[in-house]
Amino acid sequence: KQSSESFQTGSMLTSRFDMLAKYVVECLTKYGVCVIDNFLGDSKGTEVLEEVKRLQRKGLFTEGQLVNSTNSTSQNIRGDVLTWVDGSENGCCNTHFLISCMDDIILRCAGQLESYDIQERTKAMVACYPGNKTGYIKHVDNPNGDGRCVTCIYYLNKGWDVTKHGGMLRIYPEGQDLVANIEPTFDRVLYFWSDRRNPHEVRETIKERYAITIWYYDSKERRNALQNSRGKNLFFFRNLDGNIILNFCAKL
Ligand SMILES: COc1ccc2cc(-c3cnc(C(=O)NCC(=O)O)c(O)c3)ccc2c1
Ligand SMILES: [Mn+2]
Repeated sequence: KQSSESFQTGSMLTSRFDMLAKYVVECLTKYGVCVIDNFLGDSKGTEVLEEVKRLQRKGLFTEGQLVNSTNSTSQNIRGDVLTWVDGSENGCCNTHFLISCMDDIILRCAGQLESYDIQERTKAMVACYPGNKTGYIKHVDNPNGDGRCVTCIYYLNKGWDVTKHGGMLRIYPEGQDLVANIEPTFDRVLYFWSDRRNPHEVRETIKERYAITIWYYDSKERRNALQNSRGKNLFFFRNLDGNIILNFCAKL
């Protein structure tokens, strides 16, 4: 975990995002997972949280529900409600600022995250697990090469106590007998490889649990996925300098 002060290296002040990007490259390469705390600082982080709560009050969150239709019991696979923003919507300027910080760090990792060439991303998914004891069963974000290579989640939950509220994110890195328990605490950013290397679950939660997720695309894998997609549903995403491009959505 890296806190937020910038480093004095030699005579030159290393920009904070350069330092954070270096840390992301190091952790993702070594562990496939990376956690950064105090990402925006309390006041900015609180402004993002207030924006998210306003979106929710405006009723913009839709059911993220994936119900297990294979058997009769409507066992909930995923209990979150969500909305997609690109930050240009009015009243989302702090979310836009968060997204641009996440993009800035990924851009500074260019060419150092395995052989990925990251040019584009999804819009930001603003999700809330409503605290009705639902979570998200163990899953892989991108099991079938839909192009997504890095999952980036920003947590907004002040005073979160997993022993009382649940909602732990548990990652089971493939081929290792360790489990990464990530508490969804306020102003924390989590990066992890989106593919089968990182099966993960959201443990059931009994308190409202907010997170903003962006998935970054590897251009080659995404191009292949687009070529393989015949008439599948698309949804919008932006490339890193903000142009809206139609994009292939993984069949879920
Ligand atoms: C086609 O439309 C959609 C729309 C939204 C979708 C959202 C997810 C998703 C995936 N992972 C997580 C997760 O792992 N969260 C970890 C955490 O919150 O700590 C999560 O909350 C949500 C998957 C597929 C979707 C498809
Ligand atoms: Mn996931």
